[in-house]
Amino acid sequence: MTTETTTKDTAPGASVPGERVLDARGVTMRFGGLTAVRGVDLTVNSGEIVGLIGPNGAGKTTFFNCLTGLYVPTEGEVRYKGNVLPPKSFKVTAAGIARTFQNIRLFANMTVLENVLVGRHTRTKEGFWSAVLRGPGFHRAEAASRARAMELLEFVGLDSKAEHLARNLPYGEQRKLEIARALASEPGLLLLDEPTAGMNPQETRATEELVFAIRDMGIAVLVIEHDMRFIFNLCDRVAVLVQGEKLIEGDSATVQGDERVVAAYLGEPFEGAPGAAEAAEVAEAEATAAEADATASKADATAAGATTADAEAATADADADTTTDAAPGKENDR
Ligand SMILES: Nc1ncnc2c1ncn2[C@@H]1O[C@H](COP(=O)(O)OP(=O)(O)OP(=O)(O)O)[C@@H](O)[C@H]1O
Repeated sequence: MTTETTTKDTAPGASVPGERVLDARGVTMRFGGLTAVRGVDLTVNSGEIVGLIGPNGAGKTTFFNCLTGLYVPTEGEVRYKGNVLPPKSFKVTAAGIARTFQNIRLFANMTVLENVLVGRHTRTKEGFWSAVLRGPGFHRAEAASRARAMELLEFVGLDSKAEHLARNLPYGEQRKLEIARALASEPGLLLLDEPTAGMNPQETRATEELVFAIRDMGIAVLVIEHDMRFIFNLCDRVAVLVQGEKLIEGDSATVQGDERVVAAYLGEPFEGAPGAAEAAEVAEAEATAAEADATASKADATAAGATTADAEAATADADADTTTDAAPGKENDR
């Protein structure tokens, strides 16, 4: 295991200020006929907190999965600190990208401390025999690792619960533990997938402070979140995904003030919206079909009208005939 110790001021994975940490270009992910992410470019620099927002199903988590090696993008390239990322999640973690998940993924029956120690395995340098023989090197490394894990638990405010089982933590603390575990891999970039989901306003506010503190340690952050207040308070830049495409990217004020973003969230069509060309084609085809239907119905109605008129004329003729025929009868009656 690594024996490096750190202060809480600078994380071991910290990057040079302003360094381009993440560079995703033209990332496309298709599932059969469905294009979940289409040609997305996104960069994150050291010292930045970048937000990724978009309506449900916009492709945000799929994009995260492409960044972390869970999915191999159908097209495009993802670089971390200039190097193309290997398409395996443990290698991506080892390279320096850590993440949390939308649905909490902790080891429920392990203690809080053990969960963080698991997060340190990518930084473990001790081999199999060292672990089996448990020599002095192993014990030193293990002690250093536990010390670092406790430091991270203190950082997120869970040090007093180190020996609790993860499953006994309240929901908000489980989310914090996930963050501590992600930090245990000493990342340079942390990806947070809906870190405040299910939290009350106080917990959300505390998470905001925590993310600022992580950024201040030199770790860049990319965060997906539906809580707009959280995002716009927190982020230096925000990118908006709509139907798998990046609609706009900018600072909070720019994104908040863009009426296309509001329209996308409300599900209203707007000019140039991702998928709008296809939607317009469908609408046009539907309109043409509806028009053709209407014309056909009119023709039917006209034909039906003619038939009725014919029938009426025939009835009138028949009546006339009956009258004519009856006349003799009347005569006969007389
Ligand atoms: N493994 C998969 N196989 C097939 N389709 C998928 C898969 N993963 C995601 N999708 C589809 O891709 C689209 C984008 O989904 P994704 O979960 O990335 O959206 P999201 O923006 O994260 O949504 P939410 O905000 O609801 O979490 C959706 O239509 C989804 O059904």
